[in-house]
Amino acid sequence: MARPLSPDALAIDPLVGEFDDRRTETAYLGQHLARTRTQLACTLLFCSLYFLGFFATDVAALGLVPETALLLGTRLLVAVTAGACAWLAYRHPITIGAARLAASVAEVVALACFMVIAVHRPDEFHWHAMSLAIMLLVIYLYIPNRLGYALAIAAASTAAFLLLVLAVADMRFPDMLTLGMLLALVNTFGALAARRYNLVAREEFRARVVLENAAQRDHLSGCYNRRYLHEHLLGAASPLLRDGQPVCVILCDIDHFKRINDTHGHAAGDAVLLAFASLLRTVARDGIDSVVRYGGEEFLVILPGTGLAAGTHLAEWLRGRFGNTPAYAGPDGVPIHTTASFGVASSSAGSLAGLIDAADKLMYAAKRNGRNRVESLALPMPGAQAAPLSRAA
Ligand SMILES: Nc1nc2c(ncn2[C@@H]2O[C@H](COP(=O)(O)OP(=O)(O)OP(=O)(O)O)[C@@H](O)[C@H]2O)c(=O)[nH]1
Repeated sequence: MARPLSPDALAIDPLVGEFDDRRTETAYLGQHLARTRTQLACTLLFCSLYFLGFFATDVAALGLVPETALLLGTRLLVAVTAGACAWLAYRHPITIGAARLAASVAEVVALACFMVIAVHRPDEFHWHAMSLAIMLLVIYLYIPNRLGYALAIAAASTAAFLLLVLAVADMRFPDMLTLGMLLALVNTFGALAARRYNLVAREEFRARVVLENAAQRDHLSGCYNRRYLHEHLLGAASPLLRDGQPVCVILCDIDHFKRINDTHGHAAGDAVLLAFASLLRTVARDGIDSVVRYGGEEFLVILPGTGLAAGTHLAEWLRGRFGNTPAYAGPDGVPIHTTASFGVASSSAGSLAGLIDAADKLMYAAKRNGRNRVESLALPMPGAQAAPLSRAA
């Protein structure tokens, strides 16, 4: 079960428009991977066809001479590289890193070949500058890649092109200056537009995560709510139980909680609730266990792959820790001592709903038997006898 993204990890780097948190960025990219693949494949395919199509201009400029064959070779190299990258992106399950590598390789090969062609057609650097400007816009806006990589590739190719202009082109200084300014302009607005696109897309993703969190989590404790339990967790446990793997459920309830509210006030009650929820969340394994606020002061811990002995041991540890650690309430930090009762049920068959029901009954048994207790029970496999295990505080 993948750990949902925390709203705390949703800060966006304003410079490049990517999430600061690597896990969040990977989740965002993973969610868009199918679209990225298609976009990359289509763009590379169009680019390779156009690059090849522009061979007509080589023939028109140079005629059919041996040099034209060399230019055809470079154009074919670009078409084959970009086509292969497009095919790889489209046909194979591709990772984010591989998609970026394919994009960068195609870009670098195309730009290098473009420079070779420019050198062999030295009288047309005005046109070459226009072609480069269009290629740079494609790199910034159409080929999905990290902004940092796109910027590095675009800046390096612009610098190489300007060196070629100085070395090869017979160009007046005002023309060179204009050309340089135009390429600087294209790079600036290309990078700004790519950054803006990144920001808009990630802000949309962030808004969705925040909304999902609000719908799935309890505002006070940060634990999952009942809706999440019913919509996700009940179903997620079914395959485990079907495969005969153990699932353990701990249902716990703070003892005499009403008294805390009545004696110290609701804000103090909230502080106790938060302390209890935080304790439960610290023991939950990342991406495996789930903590649900089941009722007012009642919480559910779901432990996939955990048997009764380990679950009971954990509940005992929680009981001892909570009973021995006061919660501090109010600005003066008034210590409030309290305890909790626990029902632990485990099974390798049946349903999670059945396990929760059993844990609920055990928790009420712990209340009846004096509170500050753990009661546990292994639910029988179909056709077997129940094996009760009762633990007293
Ligand atoms: N402060 C606060 N109190 C809550 C919240 N949700 C429920 N409660 C209170 O929790 C109390 C639950 O009381 P009871 O169900 O009588 O249980 P109890 O006093 O803990 O007694 P036992 O469970 O039998 O040990 C009620 O007074 C509710 O108002 C909450 O979010 N914050």
